[in-house]
Amino acid sequence: MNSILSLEGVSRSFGGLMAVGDVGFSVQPGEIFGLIGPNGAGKTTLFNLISGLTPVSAGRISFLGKDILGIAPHKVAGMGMARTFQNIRLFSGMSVLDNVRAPMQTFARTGLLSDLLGLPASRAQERRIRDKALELLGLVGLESKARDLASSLPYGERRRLEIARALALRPKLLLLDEPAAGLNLAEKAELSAFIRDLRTRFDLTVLIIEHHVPLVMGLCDRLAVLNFGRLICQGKPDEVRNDQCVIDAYLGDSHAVA
Ligand SMILES: Nc1ncnc2c1ncn2[C@@H]1O[C@H](COP(=O)(O)OP(=O)(O)OP(=O)(O)O)[C@@H](O)[C@H]1O
Repeated sequence: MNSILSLEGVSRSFGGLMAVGDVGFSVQPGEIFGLIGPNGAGKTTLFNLISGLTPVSAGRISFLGKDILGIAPHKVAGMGMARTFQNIRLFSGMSVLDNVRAPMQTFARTGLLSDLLGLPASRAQERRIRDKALELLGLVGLESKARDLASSLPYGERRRLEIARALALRPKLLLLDEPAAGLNLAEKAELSAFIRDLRTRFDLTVLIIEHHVPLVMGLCDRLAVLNFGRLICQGKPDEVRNDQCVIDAYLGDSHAVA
């Protein structure tokens, strides 16, 4: 099977610090693939390299069989890669609905002139976008809050809104950077079921960074483990759980990866 995302020898240094060094792995279509590792291991840097926000120092990254190095992040997004951020990035001064609508409008193909004049084709498109945005909000349980300001949402709901906004781009690959951060245990379990449901519903592939090890072990088909920027192990959850390098990386605490 052709992989949807493939990394070969990917490295990135910041001055003298090697944040990511010679990392390679492939993600297959439909997989939920986890990226774990201790603090500062290079996980978010790797997401930034994959989504084009940070240029690589060396290596190759291909998405859907195309080399994406040097392609601007919005173009990579347009190819079908969407992401969320560790520090939630919403348009906080905009409504919940507009947060989901904005990326859809960006990708909608209407002539600027007909938009400005409010011509019928454009109005019909606006309606379709609004309906689709409301549908996505319904999916994440936020339809009743469509008119609220994004900044007024509690933390867990802001995380869900970020996911709805990412889905608005109709991605093939969804990158989730610590989506369970700040959630309680019940919310984490809910999120896990939600991500599985999203995969099926949208025919998605998911790459997820997560610190909560029980969540990733239960959720992911395969995992890659980073430590000091290096890939120290990859495989199915059971293989990773029993890998001595992984146990050592988590300070020798076998319970941390149990
Ligand atoms: N823009 C930057 N400039 C300099 N150093 C950076 C930059 N971005 C990341 N780093 C460094 O690269 C290393 C990897 O950081 P990164 O945020 O990718 O790790 P992480 O695994 O995502 O950590 P965490 O789990 O704490 O979020 C860290 O030592 C960090 O300080």
